Formats: sequence, structure tokens, C-alpha cells
Amino acid sequence: MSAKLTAGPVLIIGTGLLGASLGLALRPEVEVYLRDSSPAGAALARDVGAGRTDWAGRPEPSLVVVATPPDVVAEVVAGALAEFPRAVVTDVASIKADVETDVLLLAGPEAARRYVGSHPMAGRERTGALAADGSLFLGRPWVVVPHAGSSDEAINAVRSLAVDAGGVLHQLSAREHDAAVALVSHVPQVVSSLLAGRLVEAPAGALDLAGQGLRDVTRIAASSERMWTAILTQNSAPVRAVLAQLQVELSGVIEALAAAEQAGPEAPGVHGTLGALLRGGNEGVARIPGKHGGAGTRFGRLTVLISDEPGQLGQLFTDAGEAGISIEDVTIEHARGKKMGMVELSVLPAHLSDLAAELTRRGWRIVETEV
Ligand SMILES: NC(=O)C1=CN([C@@H]2O[C@H](COP(=O)(O)OP(=O)(O)OC[C@H]3O[C@@H](n4cnc5c(N)ncnc54)[C@H](O)[C@@H]3O)[C@@H](O)[C@H]2O)C=CC1
Ligand SMILES: O=C(O)C(=O)Cc1ccc(O)cc1
Repeated sequence: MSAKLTAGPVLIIGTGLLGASLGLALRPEVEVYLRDSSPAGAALARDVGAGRTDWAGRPEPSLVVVATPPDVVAEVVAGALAEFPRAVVTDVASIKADVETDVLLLAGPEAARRYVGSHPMAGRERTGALAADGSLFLGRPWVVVPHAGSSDEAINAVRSLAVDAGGVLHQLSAREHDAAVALVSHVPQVVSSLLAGRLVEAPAGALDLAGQGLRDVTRIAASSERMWTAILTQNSAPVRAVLAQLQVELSGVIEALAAAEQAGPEAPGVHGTLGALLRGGNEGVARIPGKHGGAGTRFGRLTVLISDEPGQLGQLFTDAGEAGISIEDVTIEHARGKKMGMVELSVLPAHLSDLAAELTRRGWRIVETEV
């Protein structure tokens, strides 16, 4: 018996990162067909195991998932509604209101009863099937976005798809969705790109000093130009609204720094403005849900120096395991040009001092602990 709710076959149109990852997540229990405007793109997704390309003449898909770039999603959805008159059709585009309006216009209200938008909040900075990963959606929010005319059957099929892929269900209207992702996804992309853009002409000597902080806030600046220009222009009003708020606050910070420059660091208002900036950041970051989806868990962090030799990392994990302490997260930073690196282990704060003591006893060099 299939362990999935989705009966299939599922046709995935657009077999890049998202489409191929979804195929991998659904197979082998669900039969997956692949289609892409690039035959090489479809063949690549087939070769990574995301589904079959030789599906002509086989049973019609019961569900079509459109995973093309966002600017062509609406026309591809409308085409699928016409080509497969019994299938439910969804898409995974990062913006929803624009797509919904265009699908209703292109397909008409009757066919559009079989359309429900969706958006898995999971991705990577890389595109294409070679970067696909069947566990991409595990434990990540998956927003189901019905429109007023979506049928219950279509809504249930798309909710089942999200669950089968391992996602955590959320349901919002297209407008609610677009406002939410402007704040949590689209503006972060703009801010990350703006900051990373400042690095283009930075002296190499300055970049050599870069630490984890810069890497954290610029990771998504490596994202696809084509996809993100389409997302930003299709969600322009909500993104602009958040950026305008940032602009006001940024002007306040610039004014405070100008006052410090002219009248000294103790000039009236300077500490108040900068303190409010930092406090707001502390409060905001504490509200981001933890990796398991609940309220944000604050972990203690412990940084260990390791030499760049085979087996060091495995030994470190073994030693932590033997101390009976579960590692919640890990980041590794290699020291450029040196045969060593820093491993930052995140653990529950109550376990931090025990772990530090045990690792020190076993000969590890602890560089920093932070509650
Ligand atoms: N990359 C990410 O992190 C995330 C992306 N999304 C959404 O997923 C969708 C796909 O993004 P990716 O997989 O990253 O892009 P991608 O560039 O890896 O894949 C898109 C695929 O669609 C194909 N394609 C383009 N036009 C087509 C058409 N008219 N008909 C059939 N195939 C066509 C391309 O050849 C390509 O293989 C986008 O709508 C994006 O907003 C959603 C969540 C995360
Ligand atoms: O890399 C990350 O942190 C992401 O959150 C990726 C992402 C990119 C685009 C989306 O529409 C949804 C998720």
C-alpha cells in the first residue's frame, strides 16, 4: 500500500531545483511524469531520479505541479488546466496574487475551480535539477493558497501533496501570503544583495577579515538574478512597503551616526537611537520560530578548533555523543590558507558547560562558548 496520500500520476512541469526535488520527494510511491521547455532539463531531472519523461500514452495525471520561473507560471497553469480537464493544477511560485489573477483571467472561473496555488518555503541559492534534494521540503512551511472559487477536492489534493513532500501545512489567501513573504523572504533577499553588492569594490585585504556574520547575512545574495527580478517585480507593492519602513529607520541611524561624528559619541539621542536599533533586532530575532517549527529555541554555542585531518569531525561528534549531549546544529568555518578550522556546535544552553568540560577533558581546544 502507498504510504502517500497523493494517488498520482503527478505531472511536474518545470524540472529545475523545485520540480526535481518534488519528484524525488514523491517517488517511488507516487508515479511522477516530467516535462520541461528544455528537453535537456527534463532529461537531467529524469537522470537524478525525479520521474519519467516517457509518459506519452500512459494514464493522465491526476495532479499537475507547475514549477517554472514565476513570470511564466500563470500561462503554464492555464495551459495545463486546458490540456488535462480532470486534473487538479497547482504551482510552487514564490508569489501568489499576480499568478492567481492571471490564471483566473486566462483559464476562466470554471476551469480555475481545479486550481489552487501553493508555495513551499524551502529552496537554495542554486537552480537546476543537479541541485535537487528529496528532503528539501522536510519540516519546512508549505503554504496552500486557495482562491474563492477553488473546489474542496482541489484544496485537499494540494494539501495532501504538501504533506507527502514532508512540508508543514499553512493556508493563507494570496494577499496574506504575499505580504508575509515580502517580510520574511523577499526583503531579506534585497537587503542581502545590497550588502553583498558593497563588497564588489572592497579591497581584498578587507574581505580577508570576513567572518561568519558577513557570511550569514550574504548567503542568499548568491541567488538567481532571473528568478528574483521576476519575484520582486511581481510582489512590488508589499516589498516596497517593507523597504519604505526600513528606509525611514536607516535614515534615523545615519542621522544618529552623523550627530556622533559632529558632536561626539555622547551627543543627545545617539545612544537612544542605536540602542533601539539593537533592541528591536534582539526582539525580532527571538520571534523567528526554531528549526522544528515551534517558538524559537535559543541554543548555547561552543566553538572548537580542529585540525584539517581526516576523522577529526567524526571524532568530535563521537565525543559529544559519548558525553550524552545532542548537537542541535553545526557550522564549520575553514581558516583560509591554514590547515585548521573552527566548528561551532549549537546545544541546549543547559548542556553547554558540561559539553565544554567534557571536550576539554578529551583534549579539544575550546575557542569560545556563548550562552
Ligand atoms: N529556488 C528556490 O529557492 C525556490 C523557488 N520557488 C519557486 O519555484 C519555481 C521554480 O524555481 P527553481 O526550481 O528554483 O527554478 P529552476 O530555474 O531551477 O527551474 C525552472 C525550470 O523551469 C523550466 N521552464 C522555464 N520555462 C518553462 C515553460 N514555459 N514550460 C516548461 N518549463 C519551463 C526551466 O527550463 C527550468 O528547468 C519558481 O516559480 C520559484 O518562484 C519556490 C520556493 C523556493
Ligand atoms: O534559502 C533560504 O533561506 C530560503 O528561504 C529559500 C527560498 C527562496 C525562495 C522562496 O520562495 C522560498 C524559499
